[in-house]
Amino acid sequence: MAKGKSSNPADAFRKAQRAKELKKNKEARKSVRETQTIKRDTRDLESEIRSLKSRPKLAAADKTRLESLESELEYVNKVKEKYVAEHPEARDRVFRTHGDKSRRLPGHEDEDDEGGGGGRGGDKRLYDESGRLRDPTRSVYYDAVYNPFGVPPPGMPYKERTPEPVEESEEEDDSDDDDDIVMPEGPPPGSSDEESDDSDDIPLPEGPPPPKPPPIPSGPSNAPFMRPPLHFTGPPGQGMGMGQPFLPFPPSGPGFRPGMHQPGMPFRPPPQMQQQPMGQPGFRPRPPRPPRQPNMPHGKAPVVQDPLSDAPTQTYQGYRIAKAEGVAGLPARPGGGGDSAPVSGAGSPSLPAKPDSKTNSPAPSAAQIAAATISAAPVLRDLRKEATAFVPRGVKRKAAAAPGAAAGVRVNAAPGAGEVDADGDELRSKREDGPGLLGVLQGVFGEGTGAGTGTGIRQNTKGGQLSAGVVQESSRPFVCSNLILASISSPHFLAAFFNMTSFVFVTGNANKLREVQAILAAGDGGIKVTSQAVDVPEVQGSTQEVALAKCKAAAEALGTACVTEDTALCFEALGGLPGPYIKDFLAKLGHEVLSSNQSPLCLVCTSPPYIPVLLYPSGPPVALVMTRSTHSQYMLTPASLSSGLNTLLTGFPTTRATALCTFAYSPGPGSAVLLFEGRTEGHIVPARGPTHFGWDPVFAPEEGGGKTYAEMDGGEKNKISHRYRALEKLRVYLQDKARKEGKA
Ligand SMILES: O=P(O)(O)OP(=O)(O)OP(=O)(O)OC[C@H]1O[C@@H](n2cnc3c(O)ncnc32)[C@H](O)[C@@H]1O
Ligand SMILES: [Mg+2]
Repeated sequence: MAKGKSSNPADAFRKAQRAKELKKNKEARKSVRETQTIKRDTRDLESEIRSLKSRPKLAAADKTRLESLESELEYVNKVKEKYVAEHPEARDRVFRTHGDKSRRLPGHEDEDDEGGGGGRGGDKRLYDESGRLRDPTRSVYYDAVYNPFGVPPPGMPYKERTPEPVEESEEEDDSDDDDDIVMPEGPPPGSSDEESDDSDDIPLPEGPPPPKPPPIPSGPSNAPFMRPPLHFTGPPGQGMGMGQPFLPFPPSGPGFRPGMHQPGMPFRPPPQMQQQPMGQPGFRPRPPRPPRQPNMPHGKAPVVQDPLSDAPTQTYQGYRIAKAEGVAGLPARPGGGGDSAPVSGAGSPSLPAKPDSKTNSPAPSAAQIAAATISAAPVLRDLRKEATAFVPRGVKRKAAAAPGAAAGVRVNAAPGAGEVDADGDELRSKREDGPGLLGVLQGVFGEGTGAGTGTGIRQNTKGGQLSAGVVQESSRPFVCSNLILASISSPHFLAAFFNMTSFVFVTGNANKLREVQAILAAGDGGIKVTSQAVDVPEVQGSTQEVALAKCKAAAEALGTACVTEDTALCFEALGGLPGPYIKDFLAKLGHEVLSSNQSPLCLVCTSPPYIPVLLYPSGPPVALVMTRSTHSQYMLTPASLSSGLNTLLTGFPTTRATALCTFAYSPGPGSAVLLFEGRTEGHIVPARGPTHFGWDPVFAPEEGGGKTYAEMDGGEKNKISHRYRALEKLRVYLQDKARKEGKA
């Protein structure tokens, strides 16, 4: 194996191919260089040489410059001579400078011109020595718009500008050291040897033949409309080379229409261009709008608006409105009636429907459509009405026929949890647990015989509320008529009343009393409590204001020291409300609850409005309504719950609430009242557990492990309750006070 030769035949083949390619590229570049040299106008070169030579003395730099110019001219002439020897007919065009007069064909000697003044008179400004139009861009007077033919002004000699040395610079840097750069293949213009070498080329798919150059126009009669040749594009005799007069392509652009230019015919500018006053100052020719494509179906706008189009940009909405009005210039609606008839939105989903032709009302104008405002007013829903509206008629009739039932159907989500009176309010008295205040007081004082007639306590049946009262020794009624009066003649009571470790608890709430007693009994203070019901007006205001006013009034009413208590339930989402007014809220709203030990049957109506109904084994049906549990969630809720205390917070972001207990202690009438507060934080939840004490079923304290107050037994609640916390403060205070007074 020879040294340096690759053993791999594929490598060897690739190398050979590359060498061939390099050679071909080198030849191609050489050919291009020669072509450019042949095209080169040496007049400037010669004039510079002449001017340098005419100087009496030359500087060193000028000498060097003169030498380089002469050698350059010699090289150019050599290349030209060589070419002319092969193509004698091209002599005139190759040597077209006055300096080359000697090399011109006979008969052309007198056509030399320097400024276009002589020879052919005025025409010499436009035509060169061979009779063809000059390159107007060479004229110093040339202007693409105002003077496209480079004609000198009257009385001025024709002058050409110095050509730009573009080609020279390109040639200079085209040295042989870039042989390694693989040039894209392609025959140089007019290189004939390429055709013979095509066996090495990668076969390419056949394409259309290059366009043939159009024939030479006959005579200069068409010259004013011809664009004169700017450059030769190849060696003479090859395609569009020097041997063939160059006929320029018609100008491409928006004004040109394919088919306007006939092969063989000189290009004529479109009529608009011909009519334009070219010399008018300030005039700028504007490219005409492109004509409609013949194959584009009539009435169809292009899908994408041409970004170069001078048509104003149009929005889709604008297009639709214009279309509705049948604006001229926009494509007509296919199949539409008249051109200018407004098009209704019958076929368009986003436009208003076409008005009935019978009504003769005019179709809305585009402006009306654009200005139309679509608004949606909020709809207030009567959930109770909705919930009861669908109740099957049979059920309604049955409920109406039931003895003692209300005329209308009442929806109770807690059937069986308690009796409901004629107004639909639950009779809570039936569900009182334990002995209650009545039992406690009766245990202490014995059962009374009647209001205002003696000692003892009995239950007031009005509203099921337990009340107790105090009657003085004189048996004069102390408070209003709805209270059951109790005698204070009992020695136990009197003993307790004057014992400082006991206090009179003024309340009408048996549950409160029971809890207070239980809490105090569990403590080690041995504080005894007795209760009194005093009907005092409860003022409006903060919990403190309410508590202070109530205790003050009670003390004045009793004429002695006393303790009152107020409970508030404050919803965080409602800024603390209902707060001290919770009693009224609870009375009005309730907190009806589904009984957890009953399995309802859920029915859904098969006809609108498809409201599901829960049927309990006992009790009336309960409708489920859609309620919003948070800002974004909806849930099915028993209809009656929608008016419960716990549903007040439906739709609010938080269910946090505080149970606040305020004990107020008054040492006696006219004395300052002291407040003792206790709080328990928790959440308002759907009611769970027994419903015997206020809002216990809907309040789940945070420390309750998820249970509601109602679900806890008494001991559990009293360890964490708001009441316990407030009472502890009161107890500590009273015991301290007793100690101090005992010491004193
Ligand atoms: O005679 P008073 O002591 O005023 O008793 P009241 O029942 O009117 O009591 P409030 O004025 O303090 O009203 C508070 C409401 O809150 C209820 N309530 C009080 N403490 C409660 C607790 O611990 N758990 C549940 N509900 C309670 C009570 O039934 C009332 O409806
Ligand atoms: Mg009260």
